[in-house]
Amino acid sequence: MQPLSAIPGIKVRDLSLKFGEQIIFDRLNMDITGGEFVALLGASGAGKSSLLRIIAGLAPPTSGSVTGSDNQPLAGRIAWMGQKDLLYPWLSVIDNVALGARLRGEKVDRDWARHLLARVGLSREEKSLPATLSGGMRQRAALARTLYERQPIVLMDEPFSALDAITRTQIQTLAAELLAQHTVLLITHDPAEACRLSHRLLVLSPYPFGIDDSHSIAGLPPRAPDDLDSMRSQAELLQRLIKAAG
Ligand SMILES: Nc1ncnc2c1ncn2[C@@H]1O[C@H](COP(=O)(O)OP(=O)(O)OP(=O)(O)O)[C@@H](O)[C@H]1O
Repeated sequence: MQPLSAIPGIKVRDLSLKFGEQIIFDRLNMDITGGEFVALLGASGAGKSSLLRIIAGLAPPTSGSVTGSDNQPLAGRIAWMGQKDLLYPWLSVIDNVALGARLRGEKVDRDWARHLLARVGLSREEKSLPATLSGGMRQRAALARTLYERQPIVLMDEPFSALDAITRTQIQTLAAELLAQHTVLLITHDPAEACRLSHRLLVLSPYPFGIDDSHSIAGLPPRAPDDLDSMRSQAELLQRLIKAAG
């Protein structure tokens, strides 16, 4: 296990995004420490996905910078997991897990892919096609594909939002365990998910308000679904989100 200090964090400085006359955010600053699991919440349209896409290098900001906490570029150090599993229907589960290697023309590390499939409980489905899997199993395959990349930073855009409550709780537990040695930024609309999984919460409000990092949660993640501190934090967070939405 590597020391947390060896895992890069994320440093956002004076980040602005405008679409024409519309200001999405203006001069945002935030720091995520290496090895931290941080949830990003906020009203619909506040700019969460745009912020994540900029951090991932998938879209340019209008101005400002995003680097690792070591001041080095983040390119090549990020893995992504979105709401849609984006599994290729014609590829087996194991070939989907190793999709990044296939797309890059690299030799597939089948032992690593099998190890990850075992970790997410899909060893028996290795040769199955995605259409034969349940929604929860598909997201577990997508989680294995994200981990296959061996990147220290993982950006997640509502990856579990389409799942039923029980499946979601199970995959949250799994994600917390498997992502423990990573820096994670997770967009979620679910206060319970945010409070279960995160060291820290960030709430993004529409311009001109920006990021609020003043909401704290007691204890360390992953918190049990019935953890009393976590439930109290959820209730407070929900009130705060309702207020922030206006
Ligand atoms: N490529 C684009 N061109 C123009 N406007 C855009 C573009 N991408 C996003 N926007 C606008 O930027 C704003 C923020 O969108 P974004 O998807 O980042 O918000 P969000 O907080 O992730 O919302 P949600 O929670 O509903 O997913 C919205 O008003 C959206 O319409």
